[in-house]
Amino acid sequence: ASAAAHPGADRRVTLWARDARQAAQIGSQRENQRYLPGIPLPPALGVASGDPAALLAQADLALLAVPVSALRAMLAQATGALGRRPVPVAWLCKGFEAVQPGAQVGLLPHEVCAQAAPQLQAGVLSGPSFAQEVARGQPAALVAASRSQAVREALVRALHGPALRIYANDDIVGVEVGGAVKNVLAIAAGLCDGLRLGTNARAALITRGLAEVTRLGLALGAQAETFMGLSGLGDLVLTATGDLSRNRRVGLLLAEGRALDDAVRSLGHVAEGVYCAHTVVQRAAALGVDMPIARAVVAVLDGRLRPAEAAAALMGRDPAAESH
Ligand SMILES: NC(=O)c1ccc[n+]([C@@H]2O[C@H](COP(=O)([O-])OP(=O)(O)OC[C@H]3O[C@@H](n4cnc5c(N)ncnc54)[C@H](O)[C@@H]3O)[C@@H](O)[C@H]2O)c1
Ligand SMILES: O=P(O)(O)OC[C@H](O)CO
Repeated sequence: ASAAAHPGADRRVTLWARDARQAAQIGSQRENQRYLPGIPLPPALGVASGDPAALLAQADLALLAVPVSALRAMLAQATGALGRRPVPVAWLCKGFEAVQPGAQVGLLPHEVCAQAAPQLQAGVLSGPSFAQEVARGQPAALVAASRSQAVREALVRALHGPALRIYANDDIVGVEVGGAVKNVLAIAAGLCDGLRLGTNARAALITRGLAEVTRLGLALGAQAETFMGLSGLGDLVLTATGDLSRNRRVGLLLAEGRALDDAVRSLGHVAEGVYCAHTVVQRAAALGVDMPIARAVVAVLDGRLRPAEAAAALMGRDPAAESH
């Protein structure tokens, strides 16, 4: 997680890490060897560890760069430290939280925030963005989504620059559904390419996957055009085709016959699609939304179908109208 202060020439940015040893190593070597090897950190970037309360208490903007599983705890920490100060907070995670004790379904990050930290001024930064490319300063375009105009504007002001275009969007539901479901569809694309089903098949998967994510998003209250944007089509194309995607790599490894545990362990990084695929299917079913590709991914993750059987089952369905 990181906290940024004062946009403009005198902007100070501090990277906070929970692991003190790793923070010390990053600070002294000026490189995050585990996650972003070979990329020097900007000289002015501060690195901190320990209790983030003091850091947050001085921040003008906080970015929470943790997996969905850690978001609830980070939001609680941020709320405690910020108190009533109206400091914009944005998370970078994409997925659904695992079902919490006593709950029926897993939640999107903004739903977690509404439960755990309703007083925060919050939003999400999403869209097609492999961290390695962003860290190298290669061009990217992202979306800052929040119901709060102040949060959208704070994110654009702090992050928009020569290598990063930040588009504002008030449809946080659509942006988060796009970011979560593309992870599941990227696993499907990895399976498809690992099975060498061809580029026609991959194009079909992306297009029909986009139809699935749009149906779920509309049922959850999103706007259709969001799915034609950066967090919909944009992130889906990136993760379904780009080999830097951890989710896509899970699919490729499963298609090779590797066990799921083994595939996940070998990544060394979180692949959110593995953790949210069941929730995607469960929430879709509860809303009467048909998501055959996501269901096929769940069947493979659960070991109920082998990858080739899942592909055959998808192709073997009855004909359907292209839009419904
Ligand atoms: N890596 C990317 O290219 C990328 C791009 C956009 C969005 N995302 C999203 O960002 C989220 C994180 O992805 P990642 O690539 O950083 O994952 P990662 O597995 O590479 O790293 C996760 C980091 O979060 C830290 N962490 C885990 N639990 C924590 C906690 N409770 N408190 C503080 N820190 C904690 C870990 O120590 C690690 O440093 C995911 O939801 C992912 O979908 C990733
Ligand atoms: O590596 P993945 O599959 O988690 O994808 C990373 C980012 O979400 C791409 O935008």
